[in-house]
Amino acid sequence: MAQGHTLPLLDLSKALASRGTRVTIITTPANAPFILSKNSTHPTISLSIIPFPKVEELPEGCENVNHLPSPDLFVPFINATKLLQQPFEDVLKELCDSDSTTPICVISDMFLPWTVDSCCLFDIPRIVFSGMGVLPTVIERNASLHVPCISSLLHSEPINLPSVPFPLNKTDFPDFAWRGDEEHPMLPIISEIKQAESHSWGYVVNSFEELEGDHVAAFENHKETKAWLVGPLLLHDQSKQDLMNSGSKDVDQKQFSPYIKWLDQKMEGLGPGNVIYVAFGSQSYMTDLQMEEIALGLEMAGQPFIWVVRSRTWVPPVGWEDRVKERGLVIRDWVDQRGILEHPAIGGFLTHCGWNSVLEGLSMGVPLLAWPMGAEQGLNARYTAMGLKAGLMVLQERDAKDDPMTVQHNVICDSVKELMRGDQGKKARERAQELGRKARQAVEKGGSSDKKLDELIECLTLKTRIQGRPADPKG
Ligand SMILES: O=c1ccn([C@@H]2O[C@H](COP(=O)(O)OP(=O)(O)O[C@H]3O[C@H](CO)[C@@H](O)[C@H](O)[C@H]3O)[C@@H](O)[C@H]2O)c(=O)[nH]1
Repeated sequence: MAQGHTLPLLDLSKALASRGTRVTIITTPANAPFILSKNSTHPTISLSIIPFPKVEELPEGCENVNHLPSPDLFVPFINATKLLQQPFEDVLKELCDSDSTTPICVISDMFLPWTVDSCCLFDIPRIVFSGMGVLPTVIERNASLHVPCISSLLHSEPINLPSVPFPLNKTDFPDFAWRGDEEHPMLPIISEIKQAESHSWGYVVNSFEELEGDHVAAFENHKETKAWLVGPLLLHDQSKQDLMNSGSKDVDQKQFSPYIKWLDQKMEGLGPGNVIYVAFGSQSYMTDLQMEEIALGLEMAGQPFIWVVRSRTWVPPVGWEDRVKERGLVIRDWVDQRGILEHPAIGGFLTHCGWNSVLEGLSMGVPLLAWPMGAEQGLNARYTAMGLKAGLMVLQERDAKDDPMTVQHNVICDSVKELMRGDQGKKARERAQELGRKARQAVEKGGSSDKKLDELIECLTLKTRIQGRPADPKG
């Protein structure tokens, strides 16, 4: 129940449905409209809506991480989702009661570890989806094996891990992993997630063999289960093509959305690759001071930009909007990020490096300016910039407590200029374009991810027919 997890799972649903598999998406009332809006063309995908529990800590109607007024409510939110277990099992029972709808598997987000018990109850294999890449997952594991006391390291001390071809800092890891706070409220949740994973049948990963195939063995070893690399999931989406063919209004709306029109104009006036897209996913929180520095940095860089602003409190400095109006577009709404990234006017992406944003940027051949803000984004950022060499990093200093300090406008300006106009940016762009070509090949007919998805369905269905239920892929 977070857009960064829902979107790739919807892509996966569509990819499964286009192969003739029936998909039931189980969700809650406030999440249903978004899912329906993204899923109008697949008759074999249905929605089953179960009520979200009422809990004191959460505001009324808050059923998605993106609705949380503060990151402090993340743990109460995750705990509230545990109360979905009974209605979830009622849906499974209903599906199992009819021979024609008995599920061949449950694909569950990792943040719903209790689904492993429900799957056990109905003897259905559970497949986990975490939304993360292969190498960032392996790095997290390796760090706990090879660096037992990560919290005692200095922020500046490099961490070199076996089979990771670039050095890391402790602050690249999620903060519950390096703060050394044994009371951190995320720790029990992480422990439940890990336990549930080790009892699951398999893992679907939004990545592809050509990008991360070398790390799959380590991933499987760590997760004690088989991994199926079936991404980039966004590229499987045939519905856009279907819409084009059907002449649907959705396509017209996309073509005429104001920001696409704006990009068309920039393309006409300046040619391709001149606009930087600035967006930090669906969950990042930023201070108003930091917003101001970004505004000034973008102005100073002199590069055309589209900036998606999630803050409800930030107002631009007086006169700023007037000064940038010819070359900057600020959007305070949900955008079609993929539509923006695939527009030829876009030449760079200033991103927090959520794994979806990384994959979306690379799939479209757009180099990244990496500015991680939490979770595993520090690992994704270093991996993209130093491992894949398809991006650059924004230099962020830390204070005495290792908390991130406000990044100043001159740093933002210099980073944007280097990505868009410098030699390093040029190399990163070439590399992103090469990875984009490989990504598209992976999902084409006969590509590595296309074959993996077929294999996954075949494995689940054939074994179900022969043995009554899927065989253990570990066996
Ligand atoms: O206006 C918007 C804002 C976002 N998006 C989409 O929303 C998704 C955001 O996902 P991501 O870039 O991964 O960022 P988060 O929402 O922050 O994702 C969470 O989930 C990811 C996958 O597990 C993790 O890698 C991140 O660290 C975690 O914060 C992407 O598909 C974007 O295209 C839009 O389409 N329009």
